[in-house]
Amino acid sequence: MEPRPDDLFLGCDLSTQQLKIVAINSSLQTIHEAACHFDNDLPQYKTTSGVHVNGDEIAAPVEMWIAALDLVLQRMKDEGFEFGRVRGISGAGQQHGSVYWSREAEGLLAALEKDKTLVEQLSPKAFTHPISPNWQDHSTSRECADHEAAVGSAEKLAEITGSKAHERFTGPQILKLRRNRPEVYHETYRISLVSSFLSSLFLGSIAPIDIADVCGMNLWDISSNTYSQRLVSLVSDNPGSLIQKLGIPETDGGRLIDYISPYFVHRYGFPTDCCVVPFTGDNPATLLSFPLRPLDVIISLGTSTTLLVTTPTYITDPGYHMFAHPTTPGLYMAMLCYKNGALARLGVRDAVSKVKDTWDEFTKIALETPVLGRENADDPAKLGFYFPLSEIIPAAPSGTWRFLSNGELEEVQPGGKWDVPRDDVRTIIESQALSMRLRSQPLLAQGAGRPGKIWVVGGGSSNPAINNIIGQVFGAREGVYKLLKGAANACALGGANKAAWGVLRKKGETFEDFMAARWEAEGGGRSERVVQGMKDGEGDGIWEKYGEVLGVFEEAERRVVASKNGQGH
Ligand SMILES: Nc1ncnc2c1ncn2[C@@H]1O[C@H](COP(=O)(O)OP(=O)(O)O)[C@@H](O)[C@H]1O
Ligand SMILES: O=C(CO)[C@@H](O)[C@H](O)COP(=O)(O)O
Repeated sequence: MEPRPDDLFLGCDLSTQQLKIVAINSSLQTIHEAACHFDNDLPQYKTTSGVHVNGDEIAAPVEMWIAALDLVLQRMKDEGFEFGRVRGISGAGQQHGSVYWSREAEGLLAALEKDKTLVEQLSPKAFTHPISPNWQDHSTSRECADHEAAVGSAEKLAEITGSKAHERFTGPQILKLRRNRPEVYHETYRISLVSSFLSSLFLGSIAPIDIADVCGMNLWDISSNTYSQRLVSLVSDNPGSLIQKLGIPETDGGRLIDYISPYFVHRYGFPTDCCVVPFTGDNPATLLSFPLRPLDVIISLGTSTTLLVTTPTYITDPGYHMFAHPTTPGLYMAMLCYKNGALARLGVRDAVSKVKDTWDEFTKIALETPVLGRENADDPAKLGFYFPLSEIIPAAPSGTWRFLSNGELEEVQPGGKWDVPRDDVRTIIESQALSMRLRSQPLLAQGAGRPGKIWVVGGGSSNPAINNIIGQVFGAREGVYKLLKGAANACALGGANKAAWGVLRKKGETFEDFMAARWEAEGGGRSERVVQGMKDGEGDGIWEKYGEVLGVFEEAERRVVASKNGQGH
């Protein structure tokens, strides 16, 4: 499309706790940010941290997300945001969640009237199921076993789909729905992921799933670029009908799918030629928030903690995930994902904070506490595991475990040798970082296990102690970096960059070339180094000190995993 000098691009992120929107100009500079926080702004849905928890079932009300979209756009309109300049929209959704559309949905989406809200016009008639299973759900262990059995093993499933079976993945979730609520499954006309659900609202018709997010289902055969017959046949006795419900994924991440629905033109003032570009998962979108180089690592400190690396090599392992890259054929995104990220840290913060809802005390203690809690060289190292929810990596039950180690491991109770909650502060950050270091080493083999730059994004990246400890544990050679603007909204920003690329790319221009040219044209000034780099032998040997406890950390993890009865204190 022909660029116009005042073009703007929107990136949306429908994540666990909020719907965020970032607007950028064609130099890829952020000019506006807006958000709707589900618990605070939409209390009528009675969510806690964006979800409803019912035992091991965790879900979000779909109607709340629709209400959030009108609310955040209205907020932007009230702030004077110039919707008339928006040429493209893309974005992201929390991965794996699914939305179940009824037969009436297409008709309702196509006929939206500007004077009524989306909720009034879509809910409940457009859906067969009022909730979307959330990525924190852990109710599908039977279906996971079935997925692995269908192809032979966890390794084989990882080889085909990029991941072993995971309880939050969409395939096991759909299989559970079909078994427990067959009438709902059969009445469902289409199934969207959270990302394609959000783009469907903007399009006014059901959008395709994108090529990266489809890999979070345990149904897509990445190498042959098609749904796996064995897996769709497991989930449905009519595999053709399941494929029809899911739709064929969009392989061109920059495609202009269609113009925005008239609802948004007439209600908010978008131009009629504003294009919708495929939305992707929040983690793949984060990859698109800045130009990455080989050996650069992104650590996303959202509700979940994830570690992301781009790689041209498709090597799978049940210990991590591989996804197709959201924009660039031939590249892949490798990922580690932890459930107990922000909410676990929040628990420790609340236990130590003197002033409610502040991070100051937590940050101060984390920075004052020595490496591994060792005041003196011969003190034992402190290692802790904090899993308010059962964890993905390692596959551990919920609970808290604390160990001391001077070579030998000793599990300790609170009190005495462990000052609870003070000693938990540095330990929880170190523990999360050590786990990521341990598992990312094969992905960073060319850097002898060490990253070049670490980019920190997500809500937790505004905490200097967390950034500092991550830099020390990983021994990042070039240091830890943050976006100067919008680090907390990196996935939305990645979506906005994707929209800009889709609309403005020259024939054959890759996302990487597009980003590099515009990023450098500004002469830097978009990011800052928040922790110095550590070349070999620098940093008082801290990286090496953390390396010395990796073995005993693994052993402690094994003990935690073996506590199958949810032992903890
Ligand atoms: N200064 C801070 N230090 C540590 N964590 C923080 C800080 N500020 C916000 N957070 C955490 O960030 C989380 C939200 O991050 P965000 O990236 O917006 O999550 P999501 O995208 O999953 O909704 C909150 O749960 C909060 O605990
Ligand atoms: O399950 C995963 C990735 O596999 C999570 O990373 C979700 O995608 C949710 O992300 P946030 O809301 O924490 O950003």
